[in-house]
This record gives sequence, structure tokens and C-alpha cells, in this order.
Amino acid sequence: MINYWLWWWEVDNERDNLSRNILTVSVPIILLLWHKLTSSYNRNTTLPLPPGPSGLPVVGYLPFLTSNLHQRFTDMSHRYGPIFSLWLGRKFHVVVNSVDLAKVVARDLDQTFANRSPPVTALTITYGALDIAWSNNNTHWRTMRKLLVSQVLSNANLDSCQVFRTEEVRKTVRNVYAKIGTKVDVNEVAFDTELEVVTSMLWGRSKSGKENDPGGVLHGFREVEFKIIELLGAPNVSDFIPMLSWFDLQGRKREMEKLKVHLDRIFDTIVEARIKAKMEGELEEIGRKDFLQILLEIKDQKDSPTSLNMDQIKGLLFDILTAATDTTSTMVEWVMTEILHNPGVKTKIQEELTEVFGMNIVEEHLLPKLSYLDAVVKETMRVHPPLPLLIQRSPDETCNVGGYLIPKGSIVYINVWAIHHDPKNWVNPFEFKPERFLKGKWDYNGNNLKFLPFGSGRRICPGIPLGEKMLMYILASLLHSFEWKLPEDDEEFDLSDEFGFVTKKRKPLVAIPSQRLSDESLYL
Ligand code: HEM
Repeated sequence: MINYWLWWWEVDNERDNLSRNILTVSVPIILLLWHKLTSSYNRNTTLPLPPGPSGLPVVGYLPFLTSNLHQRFTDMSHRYGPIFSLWLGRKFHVVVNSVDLAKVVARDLDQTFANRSPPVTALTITYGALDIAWSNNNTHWRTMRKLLVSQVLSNANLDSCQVFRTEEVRKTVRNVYAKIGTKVDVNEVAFDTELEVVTSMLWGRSKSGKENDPGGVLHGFREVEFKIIELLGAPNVSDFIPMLSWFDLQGRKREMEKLKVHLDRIFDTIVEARIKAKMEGELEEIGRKDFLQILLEIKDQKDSPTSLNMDQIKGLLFDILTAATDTTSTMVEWVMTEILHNPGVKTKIQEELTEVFGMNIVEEHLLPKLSYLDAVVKETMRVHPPLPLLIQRSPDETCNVGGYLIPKGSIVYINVWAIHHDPKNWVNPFEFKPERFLKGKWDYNGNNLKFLPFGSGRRICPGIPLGEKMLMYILASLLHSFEWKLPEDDEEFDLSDEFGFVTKKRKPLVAIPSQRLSDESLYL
């Protein structure tokens, strides 16, 4: 054989020369590919799964999970290490708890981990993951995300919608003024303001005075949304043991279906009102086409590659409404709670507000001057990240994270709460200290993985520019226009949270406002 091989190399004619050249080039390539394939196969098959607790047959670790999942997972990371795994029913879950490993999932292998694996309740309310948040990483997701970012959240559109923000925040100040001396639910105030702003941006208002809530369909929306968020975060046997999903043992799917009927009614009413207004020539735009109009026009372009159907439009509107309102109101409530809990912080904020606005009302264009309030908001996001496990990711192929095998289709959580409370990342992490955000450059873009309240990588929250603006505007206005105190009958100050898809304050913050600015006309 060897002789034959040597002979072949020695023979010299044109055909053999060509074959030899092809062989010389292709053999190393084939060997290299073979090595890559086998070594990656070997790596994947010989790697261990991440460590973790052994559970019971069939149900796995389900019976041992307590309600505050983010804190339970953080405790488990102290025992099993920065990455651990657990079986919940038939589903393999992985929890990543360190900056280094979050970087592998959200950055280095971002593309691999860009799918979602939605629970049954999410599939039900999003018309089968036709929204952005629960959709897998596919063309539909890219199209929807691009539409949202370019048409709603672009700088140009945010600038042209400033009038809505100003109008709604002033209305909120008027409403709170009317309740001076009485108990005010801070979350409700922030939720209503954000809902008005977002609905104005989505389906606008005609100059003819028609409201952005035709027929009052949005009445009670906050309660409906809270129920939806609660169901999204509630453990469901149907997710963990899919062969039982048909029975819907806990009735979660049925409950979500009822809420979807409610949502459908809202969207159908709004779309019908829009079509009628257009037909009657009533649409007097405020110098811009609103998002609903853009979506309906895309829907009518049947042959376009980006054409949308009605369920996709509803899925998208649902995402924007819920993603914007619940997170923003939850954060306003947490910031106000921390401020009331830390009188020194409150004094510094008030001094800054007085320096920037004098005894006048808050103007949006001056908000970037509020560097201390900005640090307070960031510190609150660190201590109380509203989505402490982000939204679950799922790899589309088996891969290696930190030397462990993560099988294709596993459910992977990045434990932001653990990262934000890890003494390796933050000195005295349980102390509320806004000053830490005054040093160095901190933003919400997920580049520094020590701080990722909006996530990181291609699945990062696209709503950061609007979320940040609204948080600062609402907080600055509530704090500059009013003094706040807790009701006297309030027992001990409560800072505990309750895990959910959006993790909220366990006991809603109720506080009593009083007038802070001397000029009464500023409240009218
Ligand atoms: C204080 C305000 C907000 C906070 C704290 C927040 C936080 C988050 C977080 C943590 C995620 C998950 C990221 C991940 O899985 O890695 C997310 C996703 C998302 N957020 Fe926000 N958000 C806020 C406001 C908004 C606003 C105003 C909008 C839209 C107008 C929005 C739209 C979305 C959407 C569509 C997603 C899904 C993105 C995807 O899966 O590709 N959010 N948000």
C-alpha cells in the first residue's frame, strides 16, 4: 500500500498531477473538518450536565421549589455553583448565576440561545407566540422587532410624541393634586400615566377630541393585565409534564383564554373605531401616522413579504401595552418606596430638583440634568430588577456553557437577581447606595453584565429609550410637585417582593401627597 502511494507521488503525468493537487488541498480540509466534527461531538458527549439537586421520579424538583424563585435559585447557586440544573417534571432547566456565564449565554452564544420555549399561558395570550417577547428567533420575530424599533421607539418618533408625555404627566399631577391629604396607590398613578402615553403613541388621538379609548374598552385594563402577568409567572403542570397538558389540571389555560376574550374585545373595538374614522374622513393626524395605521396598511399589502395578519397585529399591540405599563409602574413604585425608606436620599433628590427646575413644573428636556435621580433609579433597578430571571431562553443546539453540556431545547434562566446581589460584583450588595452609579459610566444597554435589568444581547428589551424617559419624567414630577409620607396607620415599612413574571412589591405602596410648590396655578 505504502509502495503504491509512493509510486503515485513519483509518477509524473498531467492527470496525476491534477489529482495530486486536488488531494493535497482536500485531505487536510477533510481531516480538519473531521477533527472539528468529532472533537465537538466528543466534547458534547463527554461533558457533564451542570450539577444540581436530584428530584423525585416524574415530577423532578417541582415539589421542592418555594414561591420566591429568584431568591431560591440564588440560594441554590451558593450550594451548586454559578451554573446548576434541575428537572422540573419532564423539562430540563438550567440557571446561570454569574457574570462570566451570563456572558457566554447572552453574548458569546447569543444566537444559539435566542429561542424562548414559551409556557402554555404565554402561547394562549399571544395568539401562539405571534408577539415579540415569546416568539422564537425567526423572520417573524425580526420583522416585528424591527417595526417596533423603527416606527415606535425611534428618536424621531419619540420626539414627535413628546406632546403626549407632557400632556399625560401634567394630567397626572392634576389628578394627584385633587387627592392631596388622602391615600394614593403609587403604582396605579404610574400605570395610568404610562397606559395613556403608550396608547396615544400606538393609536393616537384625532384633533376632533376623540379619546384613545373608544367606548371605554380600556376601563379595568390594569386588573386584566395584572391577572395576565400573574398567570404568566404561575407554575403550570401542563408545562412541566406536557402529556398532561390536555387536561389543563390547574385550569390556567382556561383562565388565560377568558382574559384573551377580553383582550380581543379591546383590540377589535379599537381597530373598528379606526377603520370607521378613516372611512368617515375623521382622521386628523397630529403631523404623523400612528403605529396602528402603519400596521393596518402593512396588513392590506397582501403580497408584501412583511405582510401581517390581524392576530400578529394584536400580538404586537399586546406586547407593547403590557411590556411598557407593568414594568414602568412597578419601577416607579419601587423607587418611591426606596426614597421613602431612605430620608437622606429623598433630601438629595429634592435639592437636585429645586436646583434644576426652581419652583416651577418639571420640563422633559431638562431631565438629563438629574444625575442623582438617575443614580437612584439605577440603584433601584439593581436591588429590585423587575424581571429577575429575564425571559427564559432556549438553545437551538446542544452546546457547552462553562464546561457543562446544555442540551438543545433546555430552558435557561439568567439569574439577574443573583448577579445584582453578588458581593463579587457589588460592595455591600444589600445596601441601597445610589452613589455607586455616580462613579463611572453606567447605562441600561447590557454591555456591562454586572448590571442588566433590561437583559443583554439580541433579546434585550427594545423599549429602553421610552422606559427610561417615562420613569424619569413620572418620578421627577411626583417628587417635585409633592411631598410624600406614609399613612400613620401603616405598620412596619415593607420592602419584600413577590416573584412573578414581573416581580412586584408584595404590599402595594400607598402614600399621602401634600403640595410642595407654592404656586397653586402650577397644579391646574
Ligand atoms: C422600566 C421599563 C422596562 C423594563 C425594566 C423592561 C425590562 C425588560 C426585560 C428584562 C426584558 C427581557 C429581556 C431578556 O429576556 O433578555 C424585556 C423584554 C421586552 N420589552 Fe421591556 N422593559 C421596560 C419597558 C419596555 C417598553 C416601554 C417597551 C415597549 C414600548 C418594552 C418592550 C419589550 C419587548 C417587546 C420585549 C421582548 C424583546 C424580545 O424578546 O425580543 N419594554 N423588557
